[in-house]
Amino acid sequence: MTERSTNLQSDRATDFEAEVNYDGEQLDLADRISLRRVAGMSTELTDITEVEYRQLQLERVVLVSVWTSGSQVDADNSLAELKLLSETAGSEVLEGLVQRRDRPDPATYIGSGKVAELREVVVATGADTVICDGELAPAQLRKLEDKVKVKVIDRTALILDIFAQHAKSAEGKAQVELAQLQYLKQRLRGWGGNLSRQAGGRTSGGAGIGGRGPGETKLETDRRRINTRIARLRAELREMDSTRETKRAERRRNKIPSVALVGYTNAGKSSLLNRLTGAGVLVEDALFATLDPTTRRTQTADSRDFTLTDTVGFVRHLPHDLVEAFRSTLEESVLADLLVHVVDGSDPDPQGQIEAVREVLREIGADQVPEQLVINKADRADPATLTVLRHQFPDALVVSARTGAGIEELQSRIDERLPRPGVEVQALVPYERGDLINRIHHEGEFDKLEHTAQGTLVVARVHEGLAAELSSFLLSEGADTLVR
Ligand SMILES: Nc1nc2c(ncn2[C@@H]2O[C@H](COP(=O)(O)OP(=O)(O)OP(=O)(O)O)[C@@H](O)[C@H]2O)c(=O)[nH]1
Ligand SMILES: [Mg+2]
Repeated sequence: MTERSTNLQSDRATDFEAEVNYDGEQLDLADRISLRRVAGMSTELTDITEVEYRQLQLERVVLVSVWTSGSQVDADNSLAELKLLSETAGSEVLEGLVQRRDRPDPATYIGSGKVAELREVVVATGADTVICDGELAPAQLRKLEDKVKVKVIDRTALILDIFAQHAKSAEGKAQVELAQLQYLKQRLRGWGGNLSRQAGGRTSGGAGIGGRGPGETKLETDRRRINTRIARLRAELREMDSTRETKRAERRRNKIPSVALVGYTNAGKSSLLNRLTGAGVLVEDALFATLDPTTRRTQTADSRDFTLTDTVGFVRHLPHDLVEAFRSTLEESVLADLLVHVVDGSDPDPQGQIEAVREVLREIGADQVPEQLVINKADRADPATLTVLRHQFPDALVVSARTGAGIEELQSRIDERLPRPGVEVQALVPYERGDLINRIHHEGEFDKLEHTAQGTLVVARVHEGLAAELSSFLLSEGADTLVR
C-alpha cells in the first residue's frame, strides 16, 4: 500500500509473464466471479434463482484511485480511507495505485497505460479483486474487468457490502437490502451481461450484454422482480418507521429534549454516548460499527431529562442510495433539538470530515438543527492540529471520550444549548401530588422549591403540558411574595 506500483514493474515483470500464460485468455473469468443471492430474497422469492448478486469476496485486493483535484496529501488520505473501508469489509490490501488525471477515463476509469500497469500489479500480487475509489458506470466496471481479468468493484459497492455485513436490526437489514437492490437494478443489464448463464456469457460470442430475445426478457423479468421486492421493502420500512414515529411522538408529547450524536464514521460517537450515559454501546475501531440508532435517556447536571441518540456514521461520498434507504434512521437527527457533531481530531483531515458530514446533514435536511461541534480523541490528536481547529472553530469543544477530558464541559454545554421549558409557573403543590414535583424535576427547571405547611411551594419553568396539569395549584401573581 505504501509502495507505489511503479516500483513493482521491473522486478515483477517475469512473474507477470508466467502468470499471463498460466492465466490464458478469459476462459476462467466466469469462475472467478462468484455469485450470491441478494440477502433476504431466498425466503420470500425462492423462485428468483436468476437474480444473483456478485459476491464481494474481497480477500486480496488492489486499490485504484484517480486523483483529479486537491493535493497529494488529499489523494493519499483518500486512498488510506479506501484501505480502511476495504479492511473493514474483511479484505487484505496488497497494493494501492493513484493516477493523476483531469477526470476519470470514460471507458476504463483509469487511463489505458495505467490499466496495463494495474494488470501487472494484479498478477504480481495475486490479487483477486480491484477496488476503485469512486462510483463507476457499469460499462467502466465491465471494461476494466475485461482488461485486468479479475473482479472490479467500486467504492459504492464496497460501502454497501460493509453496511450489509454490519446491519443487525430488521430495519437496518431492510434498509441495506433496499440500497443494494437499487444499486443492483441500475447495473443489472451490465452485470447480467457479464454474469448471465443463460445468455452464454461473452465467451459464447452471443449478443452479449442484455442482448435481444430471451436474454432481454430475462433481464426484464429480473428487473420487475427486483422492483416488486423494492416495493415490499419500502412498505415494510414504512411500517417500522411508524413504530419509531410513535416513540418519537411520545417524547415530543413529554417535551423531552433530544440530542443526536452525528459525525464521520469512527469519530467516537458511540464512545461519547457511553461516556455521557454509561450505555454499553458497541465501540469498535471499525468503520460503520453502528448502523442502528440507539437512544438513551439521560440527565443534565440539574437532572433535566433529555435523550441522546447515537447515529450511523457518515463518510465522504456516502452512496446516495444508502442515504435514501437510511432516511428514516437519519431523521432522528433532523428531529433533534441539538446535534452534537463529533469529529476525530486525530484524523489527518478533520476539516474534510466536517465538510463531508455537513454535506450529508444538508442532504437529509438537518442543517437547520443547532450544531455543537466536538473535537474528540484529543488524547492522541496532534496539538498543532488542535490549535488550528480551535482557531477555525472557536465554539467547538475539545474532548477525549477515552480519558474523559472535556466531558464535563460538554455536559454543561449540552445543558446550556438544550431548549428551555417556556412557561414560568408559581404553584403550591399539595404533598399528595409528589408526582408533579417529581415531573418538574425531570421535565422542567426549578427556580425555587420550599416545603411549607400547605404543601410544596415552587417557582419553576415547565412545558405547556405540565403547566396545564399544574393549573389547579397555581398561585396568583400576588402570592409571589410568599416565595421571596
Ligand atoms: N484515543 C482515543 N480513541 C478513541 C476516542 N474515542 C473513541 N476512540 C476510539 O475510536 C474508535 C471508534 O470509536 P466509536 O465510538 O466506535 O466510533 P463511532 O463514531 O461510533 O464509529 P461508527 O459507529 O463506526 O461510525 C474506537 O476504537 C474507540 O476506542 C478518544 O477520545 N481517544
Ligand atoms: Mg458507533
